[in-house]
Amino acid sequence: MQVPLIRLQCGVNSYEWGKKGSDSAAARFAAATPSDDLSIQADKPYAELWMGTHPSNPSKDVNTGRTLLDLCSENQLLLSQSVASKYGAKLPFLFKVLSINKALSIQAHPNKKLAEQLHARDPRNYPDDNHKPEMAIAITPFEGLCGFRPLDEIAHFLETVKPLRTLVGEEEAAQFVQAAKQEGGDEAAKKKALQKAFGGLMSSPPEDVDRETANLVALAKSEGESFAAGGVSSTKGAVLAELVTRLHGQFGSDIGIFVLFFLNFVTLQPGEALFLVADDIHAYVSGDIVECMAASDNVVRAGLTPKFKDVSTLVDMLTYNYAPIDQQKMTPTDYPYATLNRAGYSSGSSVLLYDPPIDEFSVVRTLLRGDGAKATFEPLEGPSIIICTSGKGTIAVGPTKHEMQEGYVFFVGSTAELVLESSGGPDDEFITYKAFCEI
Ligand SMILES: NNC(=O)[C@@H](O)[C@H](O)[C@H](O)COP(=O)(O)O
Ligand SMILES: [Zn+2]
Repeated sequence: MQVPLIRLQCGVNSYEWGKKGSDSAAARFAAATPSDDLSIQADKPYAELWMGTHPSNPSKDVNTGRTLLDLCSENQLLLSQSVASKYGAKLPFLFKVLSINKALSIQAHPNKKLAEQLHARDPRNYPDDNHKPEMAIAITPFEGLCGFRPLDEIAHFLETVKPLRTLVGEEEAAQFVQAAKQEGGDEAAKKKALQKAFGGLMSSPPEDVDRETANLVALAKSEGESFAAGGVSSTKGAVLAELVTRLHGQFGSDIGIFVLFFLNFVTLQPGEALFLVADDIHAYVSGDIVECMAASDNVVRAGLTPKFKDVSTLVDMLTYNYAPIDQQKMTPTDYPYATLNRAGYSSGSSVLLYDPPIDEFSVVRTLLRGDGAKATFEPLEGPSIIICTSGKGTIAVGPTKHEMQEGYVFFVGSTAELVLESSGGPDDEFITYKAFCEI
């Protein structure tokens, strides 16, 4: 049976935080595939390119216009029997490109049990019953807030940033600082103290948030690098002062600005990645990323957004894990099931695997440098979606071969032996990201 290689037309969502017009990689990538319902408008934000079968924005076969969801429903072998029997006739993952101009919401994604409850209770705001663990890989330099800081850092900010302490409450702040500074101590009690302090912040009355935001911004502007007593080793005062003024410029008075002091501020260079389990709090701030997640669109939001906020659900659902950011970053490894040809080896090409601790997906990033560099992949017992984010080359499955350029997206059915080859100049880089599920 001919294993299909299907070129996809993918939809792009225009959330407010997206980069505008062709500045947005999501818009450029969507526009790379001709379609009569997309013309990029210069002043419109384009946030997310969706690649997959999620019904909120299903990708289509460019030749027939049929959705990938329909094609997989009709022929489950595209997914492989094992994937289809575990996840049903759809892709277990949703693959995206995000192009971030303004901060995303302070958010977390529910675990499976909570997702079922939220979807049953409020299907409009929680469109499916699935969990949404997610991984982000930086295409350009990326900034994000991700997971709670080590407790001593939060204690430092509660002691040195008066507007923050005022919103949390003097008594609650003092209790937290005492719990945080206890050597060793009961982990559960520390998480409870963190939840109490964070919950106190998030339940601040709007008039207090307005007043203390003005005080915070004034301090950030006047104190500069000595802001927050110079900050902490992971986030210096000057960086915090700039972030406070930037987020205030983007959202005005917003409780989300104060969440900066509770969450790790992380920067990723291209190719670096982070992984978030369900119920981990985060907010992406800037940059272009490839993102892969379990197939869900459930987002619980609590700040930095004009969208529906569900603060009490967020405060109740969080894991209150806290750790230095390096524990959230992912380190890719050489992908063992692909072979580079001589041209690929000699030009320093690479095939890297990003393999998070969940079953729904992994991602392979292939960088082929110079003309004729080639990577041959062993057949997978499962489906893949592959996008080219820069350069040009070809993609082949058996006798079927297509050219690939920036923004081209293909679905690769199960048991395909895939070959990628660069067709650029000696210094050109043909970069693709492939999300896949194999059981
Ligand atoms: N962390 N990234 C994600 O979860 C994306 O896949 C979501 O689609 C975005 O968070 C949605 O962001 P807003 O709700 O518009 O603020
Ligand atoms: Zn998220």
